[in-house]
Amino acid sequence: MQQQSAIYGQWRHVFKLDPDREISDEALDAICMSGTDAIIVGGSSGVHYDNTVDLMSRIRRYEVTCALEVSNEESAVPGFDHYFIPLVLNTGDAEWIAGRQIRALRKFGAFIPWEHTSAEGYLILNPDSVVARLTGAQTDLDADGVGAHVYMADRLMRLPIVYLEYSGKFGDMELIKRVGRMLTSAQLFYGGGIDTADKARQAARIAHTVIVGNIIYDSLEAALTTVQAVHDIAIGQFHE
Ligand SMILES: CC(C)=CCC/C(C)=C/CC/C(C)=C/CC/C(C)=C/CC/C(C)=C/CC/C(C)=C/CC/C(C)=C/COP(=O)(O)OP(=O)(O)O
Ligand SMILES: O=P(O)(O)OC[C@@H](O)CO
Ligand SMILES: [Mg+2]
Repeated sequence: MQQQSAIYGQWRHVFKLDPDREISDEALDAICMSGTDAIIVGGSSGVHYDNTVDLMSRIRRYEVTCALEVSNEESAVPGFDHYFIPLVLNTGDAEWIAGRQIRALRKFGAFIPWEHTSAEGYLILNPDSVVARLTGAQTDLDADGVGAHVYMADRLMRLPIVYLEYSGKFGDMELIKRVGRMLTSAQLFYGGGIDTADKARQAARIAHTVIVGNIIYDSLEAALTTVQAVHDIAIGQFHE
């Protein structure tokens, strides 16, 4: 696996903030000053232009890098450092693979800052998550099924990012390790259920980039411990 030269290429720890959830100025200050490598703004529901602009402008008071993971047309807000466009690979519903994205490209194509925009090949693996239900994700994949999706993303489609998404649940680290070893060029993002420094360390040993979301809203203190935990693990420990 190789690191990319894109802005996100060296990101080890990322906080994901949801425009549809409230966060106090104090908590946002702690997140932005935490030493995280970046903040991704995104969520699977209730995200629209106004709450996205509002959150972006609050984050922009700080120097931290801030990207938008665009989950619908309405929330395509200019002014972010980078844009991520999710493609859900493990759904039978083409709407979430390319349907909605194509419609958005018809509308925004000419205005997209392409050098600052990247596709993410999502594999959604927690059947109980909002995003799994929303997209009709086929989460009951065995290791070979996951592997086939990873070949599709990394080898056939040559997507720059493979995102293993367990939103709300800590994932199967053995499976993720196996995915990490399969990748030839994509960067591995892992997100889901990280609510302690120990889980953050486990994920950091096998993913390039570790994404921490919900715990920010449940225990800010626990969320903040994940930053150092991830940064303590060198990326080179990957192949162990
Ligand atoms: C000048 C200007 C306007 C700049 C912007 C230009 C730009 C980059 C435009 C975007 C163009 C474009 C192609 C947009 C695509 C829009 C689109 C419809 C994408 C579809 C994305 C998609 C597949 C969404 C499904 C849901 C999903 C995968 C969301 C990703 C985020 C995620 C998984 C969040 C987790 O959800 P959460 O809410 O945290 O869930 P829990 O409840 O479990 O916590
Ligand atoms: O919210 P959690 O479970 O930390 O997951 C992070 C992120 O992968 C969600 O898209
Ligand atoms: Mg969430």
